Parts: sequence; structure tokens; C-alpha cells
Amino acid sequence: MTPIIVALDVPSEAQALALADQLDPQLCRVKVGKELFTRCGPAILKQLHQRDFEVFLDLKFHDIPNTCAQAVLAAADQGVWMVNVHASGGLKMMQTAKELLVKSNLQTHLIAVTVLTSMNAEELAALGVERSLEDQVLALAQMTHEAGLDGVVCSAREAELLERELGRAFLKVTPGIRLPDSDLGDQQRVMTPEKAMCSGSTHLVIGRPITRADNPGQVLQEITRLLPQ
Ligand SMILES: O=C(O)c1cc(=O)[nH]c(=O)n1[C@@H]1O[C@H](COP(=O)(O)O)[C@@H](O)[C@H]1O
Repeated sequence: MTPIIVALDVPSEAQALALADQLDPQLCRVKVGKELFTRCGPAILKQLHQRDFEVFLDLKFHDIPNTCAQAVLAAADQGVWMVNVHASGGLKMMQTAKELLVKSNLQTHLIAVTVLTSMNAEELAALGVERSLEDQVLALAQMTHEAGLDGVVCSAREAELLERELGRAFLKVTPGIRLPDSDLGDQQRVMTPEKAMCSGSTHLVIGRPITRADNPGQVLQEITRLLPQ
């Protein structure tokens, strides 16, 4: 199965479906994030499922344990393949969400965001975090692992460290993927798709390099060809 997840970061159902219709569900999964979901609601998930896409619902929940767990359950009840929370919500928040999924017999993958790929070491320090960026990613990933979640969102730059410390089976879902000629945009910790896969990423989240291309379907095919088999 493909490691590529295309981020459908567009403001309407029509635009999301027009984009999805240019992508092959054999070559990628899709991600519905805060912008699209807040505009379209769960209807967009149904439309994407009807087109045979597996969906990562990226709403990055971060709340008290009960509220977060119920939101994760609500997401999983829509049949999504993956859902995420912020690891900085803490061990109890993550454990409660995982326990509710297990109790409800739902197979949805639950992962946690460590340090956003748009952040650099200075910005992290400005939040009052005294550890290095890598140590903070590792500490949050270890907590996520302890809580029994399936993996983390991190940058590909930390994937090798996490594979060493937490194993291959623990998912490393890495946004901040850029082609050599892509604009960085707001991303800071970036890597190319091939390098990311060789560094231990298990999944690549790719938005603008595909969605802003003249021919998104063709760029998806080209990236697929570049990946190690
Ligand atoms: O959870 C995420 O998906 C996420 C976490 C993170 O640390 N960084 C990050 O960029 N993302 C998401 O990944 C996507 C990256 O999009 P592009 O920068 O356009 O490739 C966006 O939809 C972000 O919301």
C-alpha cells in the first residue's frame, strides 16, 4: 500500500472533489484537515469514501481527556482510516482516547502530533520548552507510545531517531515533504519524498507540492515512481 497521503487543503467540497478526482486511490490516501472539515462537515468524508479513498481526518484534537476521547470516537465512527490528537495534551488524554476506540471495537489508527513541522528550535524555545527540538519530539513520541497509540506525526528529520528508539512498526507520519524545486511555504523541517522514506518515515503527508501543481495526478505518479520499492 502507498505511503502517500495527499492533504486536501481547499475551502470547498467542489474543490476537494475536483482534486480527488485527479488522484488515483491506489496511489494515495487523502487527508481532510481543519479548513475543509470546518467548511463541509462529515459529508466530505462520505464523498471521499464513495470514491474509494482511505481518509486521514486531521483535526489535531487537544482537550480534556473525556472531550478529546469523544471527539476521536466521533471521527472513528465516520469510518476514517486515521485520526490525530496533539501529544502535548498528555498521557491521560491519549490513553483515554485509545481506550475508548478499543472498547468501541474501532480499528481507526490514532496518532499524535509531536512538534509541528512549521516550527524551528527558536520557536519551540519561545514556548518555554528547554529540551532540544529532537529531544522534545522523542519525549512526546515516547509518551504517545506508552499511551498505546499507533504512531506520531513528526518531521522526516526525526524519523530515524524514532525508528531507532521506538521501532519500525510505530508509525511516523511526516508532513513537510518538499520536492527539490518546491516552495517551502510555512514549513521549516522539510525533506524530499525519497529521503524521507529512506530515513524511516512510514507515511508522507504531501499538500501543496501536489495540490498546487498544474497536474496533481501527474505529480503524484512522479513522486510514486521516485520512492524506494
Ligand atoms: O498533522 C498534520 O498533518 C500536520 C502536522 C505537522 O506538524 N505539519 C503539517 O504540515 N501537518 C499538515 O500537513 C499538511 C502539509 O501540507 P503542505 O505543507 O502543503 O505539504 C497540512 O495539511 C498540515 O496541516
